[in-house]
Amino acid sequence: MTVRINPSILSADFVNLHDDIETIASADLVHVDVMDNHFVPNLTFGPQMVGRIQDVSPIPLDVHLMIDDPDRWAPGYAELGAYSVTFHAEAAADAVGLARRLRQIGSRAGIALKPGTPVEPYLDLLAEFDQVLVMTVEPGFGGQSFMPETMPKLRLLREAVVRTGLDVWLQVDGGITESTIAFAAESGADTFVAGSSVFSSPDRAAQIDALRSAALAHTH
Ligand SMILES: O=C(CO)[C@@H](O)[C@H](O)COP(=O)(O)O
Ligand SMILES: [Fe+2]
Repeated sequence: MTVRINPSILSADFVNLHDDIETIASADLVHVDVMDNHFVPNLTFGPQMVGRIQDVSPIPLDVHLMIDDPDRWAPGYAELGAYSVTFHAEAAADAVGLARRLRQIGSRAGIALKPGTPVEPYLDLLAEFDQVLVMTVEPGFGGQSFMPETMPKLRLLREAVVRTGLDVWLQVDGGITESTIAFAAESGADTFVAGSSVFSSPDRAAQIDALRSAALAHTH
């Protein structure tokens, strides 16, 4: 199975973002957390900043929208050229319609679930999405602890992906370290977002390698 490591620039130095993005060039995608201070109690940046990141990044963008009204705003991120655009199930009025628009524009479409959001309603809709993001912390901040109680959702998703043969990436985000990544990989994740564990490391390329090896050792 292919494993992807997506460092989250929420833990990067926003004043030296370009340099920090260069330090993670060996990763698969750069994870870009957009927060609006309404859907989550934190604020990051919007399309203007994401457009500049898109201009300079050596690797494709994995945009995670923690915003209200993604039906209105998410297509704009796809139009900027983001490789994937993931919106929250709890915020979308028409998740399937929005995913179809994102794909039509040319991005991969992702749906994200907060820790308390059940996965069952989405299991029969997997064909509509390119990735499902299982949040392993409450969205809003980096540096929180991984919530193992979210793992049953991944197991159900992996079973559904195997059963249907669909190429849907299963992503985890929050508290991913060299130890928690093993549990997430065993539970069925193949795409791992890591913020503080990458950016707090003095050697980010080595940390990306270490995460990748730990995940590979625990994938089925
Ligand atoms: O979406 C989010 C937080 O809401 C994440 O992408 C964080 O940036 C992950 O940070 P760590 O938990 O890995 O420090
Ligand atoms: Fe994120």
